[in-house]
Formats: sequence, C-alpha cells, structure tokens
Amino acid sequence: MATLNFGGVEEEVVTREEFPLDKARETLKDETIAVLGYGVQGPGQALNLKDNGFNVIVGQRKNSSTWDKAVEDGWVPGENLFEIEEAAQKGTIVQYLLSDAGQIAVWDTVKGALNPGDALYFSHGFGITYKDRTGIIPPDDVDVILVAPKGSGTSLRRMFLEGRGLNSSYAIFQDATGRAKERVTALGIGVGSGYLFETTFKDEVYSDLTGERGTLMGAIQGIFAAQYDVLRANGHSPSEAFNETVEELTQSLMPLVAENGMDWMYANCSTTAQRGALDWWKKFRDATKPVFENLYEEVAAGREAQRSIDSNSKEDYREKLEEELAELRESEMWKAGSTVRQLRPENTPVEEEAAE
Ligand SMILES: NC(=O)c1ccc[n+]([C@@H]2O[C@H](COP(=O)([O-])OP(=O)(O)OC[C@H]3O[C@@H](n4cnc5c(N)ncnc54)[C@H](O)[C@@H]3O)[C@@H](O)[C@H]2O)c1
Ligand SMILES: CC(C)(O)[C@@H](O)C(=O)O
Ligand SMILES: [Mg+2]
Ligand SMILES: [Mg+2]
Repeated sequence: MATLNFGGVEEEVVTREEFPLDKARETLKDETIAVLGYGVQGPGQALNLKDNGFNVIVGQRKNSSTWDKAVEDGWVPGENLFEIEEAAQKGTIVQYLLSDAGQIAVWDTVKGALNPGDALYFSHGFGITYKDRTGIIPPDDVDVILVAPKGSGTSLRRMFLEGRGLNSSYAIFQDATGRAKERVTALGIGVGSGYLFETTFKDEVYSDLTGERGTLMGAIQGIFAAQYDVLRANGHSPSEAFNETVEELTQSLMPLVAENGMDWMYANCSTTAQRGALDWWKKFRDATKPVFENLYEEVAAGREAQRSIDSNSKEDYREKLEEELAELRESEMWKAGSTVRQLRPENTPVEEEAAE
C-alpha cells in the first residue's frame, strides 16, 4: 500500500508497483474466475484477465446477442463459455457482472451456485447496499468483494491493450476466508486497473450514481444542450454552436485538463478566455449546486436505485433506453456533431499529391 496526499488528505492506494501482476497471478493460481454477464464490464474484465494469464470462464444467457459476442471474442462454448448457472458453479470467484437489475432477477440461481469459501465479486455497490430493494444478501461463508473500474468497460479494455489502465475503487463487504484483501487486490490488478483506491460498497454506489447522473453523463449533456440552444437561438450556425460547445472541449481542452489540470488548460488559452472563465465558473457552480444536492439526496434515499430497478427490470427496458438514446442521436446538436466528427483530419484521408 502506498500512502499518498490527495489535496491535503492522506489516503492509502494499491499500485502495480507493490502488487505486480506476477504476485496477483500467484495469489489466484488455484482459483477459477467466473465472469457472469458479457455486456460492457464483462468483456473488458474477462478478456483482460485472460490476457493476463488468469484462469477465467464466462457465464452468459445462451441465445442472446451477448453470448454471440462472447463467441466472436474467442470464448468457446463448453470450454470457457457456459450458461450462467454452470459458470457460477464452476467458479471459485464469481464476478457478478450482469446488469444491476439483472442481478436481482438471477440472484437465487447464483446464490445457490456459491460454495463455502467462494468469493462473490461486484463492480458496483448497488446490489449489496440497497439489499432491501434488491434482495441480494450473500451467505455468511463467502467473501464479498468489489472492484469498480472508474470508467467504461470499453475503455478498460482499450486502455489495457494500449498498456495503460483505468483506476478502480475496491471494497470488502465480508471476509469469510481471511483472504478477501489479497483476492480483491489481485483481481483489481488482474482486470487491468491502473491503481486501486479503497472505498466501501455504500460510498462506491452513492458516489457512482451521483457522478453518472452528474458531471460524467447527465449534467454534461444538460449544459451542452443549454449552451448549444442559446447559441442557436442567437443566430449561430449548427457547426459554430457545436464546435464551441463540444468539439473544442473533447478535441483540445479536456485532453489538456487530463494532462495537467484545469489551471494549466486555462493557462494555455488566451488571457481573454482566462478572465472570463475565472469570472463565470462560480456562477455555474452556484446555479448547479442545488441540483447536485438534490441529486445526492435522491441517491442516498434509494429513490434513484428504485427508479433504475423499476425501469430496467421491464421486458422492454433495452428498447425504451434505445428510444431515448435515439432522441439524443437525432437531436440537431448531435447530428451536427456527426458531421463535425467526419470532418476531423483523421477521418478525411487526403489523397497524397501525385509525385512530380
Ligand atoms: N458499464 C460499465 O462500463 C460499468 C462501469 C463500472 C461498473 N459497472 C457495473 O458493472 C456491472 C455490469 O455492468 P454492465 O454495464 O456491463 O451491464 P449491462 O447492462 O451491459 O448487462 C450485462 C449483462 O447482463 C445481462 N442481463 C441483463 N439482465 C439479465 C437477466 N435478467 N438475466 C440474465 N442476464 C441479464 C445482459 O444481457 C448483459 O449481457 C453493473 O453492476 C454495473 O453497475 C459497469
Ligand atoms: C461508466 C460509469 C458511468 O462510470 C459506470 O458507473 C456505469 O454505471 O456504467
Ligand atoms: Mg461509474
Ligand atoms: Mg455506474
């Protein structure tokens, strides 16, 4: 464990330096890791574990598009790809990576497949924290652990293939074997985390539900739409409004923030922009903070979790989600964005000038 100072607060983190991959492989050498669910996190974690040399199998509903995707990715039915119950029975570590709503529907089957000394692993604190709403109450004789990549499973896989890693949080809810810490740490390294920071199941789910409804997904679409609409209402063209709202942020400015922080990004813009941004960011903070406070109240009260359970447990939940995603995609802002993306130099190969 390394002790690092985060803005004046000392925290313990696990880095790959003091828990290298060899140590992780040694720790889990006698384990069979069963990854249940092949949606977004399932593929990312299962393929990274497999490429890192761990003994991993996949469990997924047969006759599903995600079963077919697993086969396309090289998993072999009957060899390392099984139906959910069979994979759970074969696993000594069961990675419960069905959707959060799906975990509820399948819990009785998975619970019945757990053996004393197994580990039940989550990538979200949802099922355990909101147990009164999910019914997910593990037996006393298994470890209950969490590794939550702070990002999409698609990025987890891409960054792994680039030799990079997403940081993940980790937590131990139940240590039945006395090995929960070494198991969760080895799995965090094995699935491709850059480093691991400690949390609890409750803190993970409260912060995660807040973040994805807030700056990471919900709020950012909201401020994009607000600014785009104001620019368009004042006569700016779709391309100008989109470039000034989204394209410049993703292509130029956010990479600078990622590289060296907000002040550095500001310092690499004009003094005109710096003055304006330093004057206005607090207005936006003050206008949105009440919304974030309400959001956190809804999360902490479990109402956001219940809404997710109610809507994502319906037969047609995917179709309903796709309808709303299509509305976003077909909005003028994102249709303008599609055209702008096509114009990026990397997407418009220029014919090499014919040699003189
Ligand atoms: N999506 C991400 O990148 C991400 C990031 C961090 C944590 N997580 C967490 O990881 C877990 C998995 O997330 P995901 O986004 O990969 O899930 P997902 O919504 O993509 O679903 C995963 C799989 O569950 C299956 N499933 C859904 N309902 C089912 C049911 N009733 N019976 C059988 N199978 C069913 C789906 O077919 C899908 O293959 C969740 O706990 C999620 O909160 C996800
Ligand atoms: C990728 C996210 C948003 O961080 C994750 O929390 C999820 O639920 O997909
Ligand atoms: Mg998240
Ligand atoms: Mg989430």
